[in-house]
Amino acid sequence: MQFPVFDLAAFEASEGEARQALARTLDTILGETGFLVLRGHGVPEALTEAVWDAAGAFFALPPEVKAKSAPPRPGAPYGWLGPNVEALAASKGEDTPPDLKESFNGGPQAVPDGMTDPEAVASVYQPTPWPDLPGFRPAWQAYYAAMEDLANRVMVAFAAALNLPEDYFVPLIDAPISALRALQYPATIGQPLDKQQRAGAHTDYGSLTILMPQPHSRGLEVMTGGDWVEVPAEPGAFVINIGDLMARWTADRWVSTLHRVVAKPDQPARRSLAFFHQPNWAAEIVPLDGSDAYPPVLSGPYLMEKFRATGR
Ligand SMILES: O=C(O)CCC(=O)C(=O)O
Ligand SMILES: [Fe+2]
Repeated sequence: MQFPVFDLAAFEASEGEARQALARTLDTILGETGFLVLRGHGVPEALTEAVWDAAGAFFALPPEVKAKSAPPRPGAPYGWLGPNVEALAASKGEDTPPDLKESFNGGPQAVPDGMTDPEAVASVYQPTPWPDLPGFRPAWQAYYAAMEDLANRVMVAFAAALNLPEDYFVPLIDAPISALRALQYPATIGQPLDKQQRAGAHTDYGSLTILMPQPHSRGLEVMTGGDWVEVPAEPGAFVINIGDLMARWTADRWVSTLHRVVAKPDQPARRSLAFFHQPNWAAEIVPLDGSDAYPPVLSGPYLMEKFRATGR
């Protein structure tokens, strides 16, 4: 299969019929594959390179140093998660050995004025435990801000693809509770355990994921048309996919596609940056087609329920 590609700059520059045609293409891709390679995103390469290098420097630190930025209590959402702690397949009820990875996770950069919901304050609005590594925090925050911006632009294209007013999502995503995750998959030495992957098969939870896989790296696969299909890691492009919340929001017009990062014997290390976009804590998610396919849920509590289900 030819992996789907969407050029955001071309969409943004288009008008009239041409714009409608590109919106229809996007609708078809998200209905069939739920994943695409995003070109024309305009994110400066220097921002990506800076956070990429910062993440590399962090993961190269000794574990006892990284542990200083571990989540301050079990279940706290941000900070360093070391090897052997997460098995994403558990979110699909599969019992597997832990994923062969470690990660650093960061949340929203500020708490919105008037945000007092105790569940939100105790979870998504917890501070990020920054590592004591020069340059890490500014590089991370600049990239995080660029991802928020890009997500807003992608959501405009999503609105067009759903035949909604193009600014439809704006009030629902103006205080998003997104998370950025740097992932480090160490080189595999010898054979992984039975059913062990770098990231076990799962679907993402939120509205939209913006992934920067290591250029030319292998192993990210999506389940589409009954087969595992490899996602190309094209230098300078992002991979985007929708998550369970967006599938629900569209009453399953779009698919939240199962994906994994496979572990094979004797692979080189691999790194990626995954930005999980999530609407405002209190955004009400009601089927956009006016149907009653799903009862309304709130974005934040919905995400917390997903975390609880996997014991995070
Ligand atoms: O590292 C990757 O390429 C994908 C990781 C992923 O799917 C996830 O963490 O949700
Ligand atoms: Fe994922």
